[in-house]
Amino acid sequence: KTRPLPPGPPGLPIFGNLHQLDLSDLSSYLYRLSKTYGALMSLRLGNVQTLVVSSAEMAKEILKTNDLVFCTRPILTGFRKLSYDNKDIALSLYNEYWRQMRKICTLHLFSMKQVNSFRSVREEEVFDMIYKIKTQSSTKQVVDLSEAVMVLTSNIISRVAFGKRPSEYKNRKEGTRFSELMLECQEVFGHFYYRDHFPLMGWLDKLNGSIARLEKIFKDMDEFYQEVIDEHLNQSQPNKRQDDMVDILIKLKQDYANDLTFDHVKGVIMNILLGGTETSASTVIWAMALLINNPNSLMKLKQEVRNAVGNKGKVDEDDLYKLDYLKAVVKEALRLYPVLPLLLPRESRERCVLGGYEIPKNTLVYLNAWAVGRDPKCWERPEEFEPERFLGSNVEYKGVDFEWIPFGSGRRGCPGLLLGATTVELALSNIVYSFDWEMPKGTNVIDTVKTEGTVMHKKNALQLVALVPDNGC
Ligand code: HEM
Repeated sequence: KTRPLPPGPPGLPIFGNLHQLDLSDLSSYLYRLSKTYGALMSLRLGNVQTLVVSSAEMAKEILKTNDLVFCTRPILTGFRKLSYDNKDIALSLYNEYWRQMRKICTLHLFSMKQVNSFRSVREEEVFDMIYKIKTQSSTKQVVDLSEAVMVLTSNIISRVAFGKRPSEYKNRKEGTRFSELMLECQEVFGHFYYRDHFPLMGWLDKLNGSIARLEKIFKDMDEFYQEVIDEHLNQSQPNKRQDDMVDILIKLKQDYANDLTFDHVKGVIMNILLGGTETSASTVIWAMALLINNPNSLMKLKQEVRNAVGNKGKVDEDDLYKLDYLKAVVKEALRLYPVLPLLLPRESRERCVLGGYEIPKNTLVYLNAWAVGRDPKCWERPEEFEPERFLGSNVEYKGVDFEWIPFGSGRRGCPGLLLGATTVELALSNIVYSFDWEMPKGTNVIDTVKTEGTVMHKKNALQLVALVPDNGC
């Protein structure tokens, strides 16, 4: 005898609730809907039974108590194609390959030792960004911080992954192609394919050009990865100081010759590029936007960083452990603006019962981090930006606190969080240390309009005036 499904809005025959979804602002829309239907909410997206989870208590049920039930990913058209038939880590199904690959990559790519080995890359790139902003600030120009930070994280990830900046490719076109490809990939990931929800209507994806576009982007990405791999195999990078991630992946492929193909290597490169670039950039930008709108918090952070660093001229990674308020600001920004607001989708591997409701096998599961970060049972004044709430609290990046899940948790939690969090803290602390920031003339408040894709960006670029402080920091 089965139990009822979790409650949810009534839908139409065939379409279910698909026609009701506001895809332009999905996480907020689902959050509002959860206030009517509860923390476990059922939707039917065409043929696909879907569960939306919106509270810390229920997130814990999924990510801890029943992690083994919910630790696989759904097979979706865009995901599958761009991950070489799920031969990556992030979109791979839960199986022996994923377990081995995740273990190997955690050890060789994402461990603390590995992240520390790229410290000089992060510091050089952050200092370079600050230097460029200083040149602009001497002319009192408005700085496009969104662009500066996006270039920063692309440079860091590109150097960590391939050993050089996107703009250093022999063919000048490669530099621009890199960021264009990232954007196109993001769009294709979030795209709606009919075949994922109505198996008999896949022909519509061909008719409306979605499949041709997906194939084209896949081909472009594949050529790009192949060039990078060939270059590494031919060792044609002069003055290389250390192994980058592609070198490490190629060595791993040689060690595991029978199990790993170049498609696996390309799948993991895709994860590093997409997982590492926009997430960190977007976190820095949301944090800065919130700080500018909350001048007291900005002042506190500025004082903390400048007192700790003095007249050294820059914040380096040895300084970060002293900066508690900085960490609190980053956590508070990620609580209010988790850059992957619905994490990455999961699927139930077997039937289970949650909160007295039936969750059938193969249910598509969205964990709404946007809603969990606003769960009134866990957060007082949830809509307010108050970094102080994290001072002295036990909430850690590792994701064992289910009221704060911007990096996910459990078996599928983000393995790149150390690299991501260090990049964000280093960038933000230097931005605040090196300049006094003001809104451009005529602006009273920074808007917080967001884009909705897999990664949630600030829609309008963050434009600010940077002033070099009197004390000459
Ligand atoms: C501020 C920075 C970052 C944020 C907020 C973030 C967030 C996330 C989230 C929410 C997930 C899904 C977790 C889940 O399903 O439970 C994830 C997965 C993942 N992230 Fe990150 N991430 C960041 C940085 C990075 C970096 C720098 C890398 C690598 C260079 C990375 C690589 C990955 C990978 C490979 C996965 C898939 C894990 C799996 O399915 O086993 N992330 N990340």
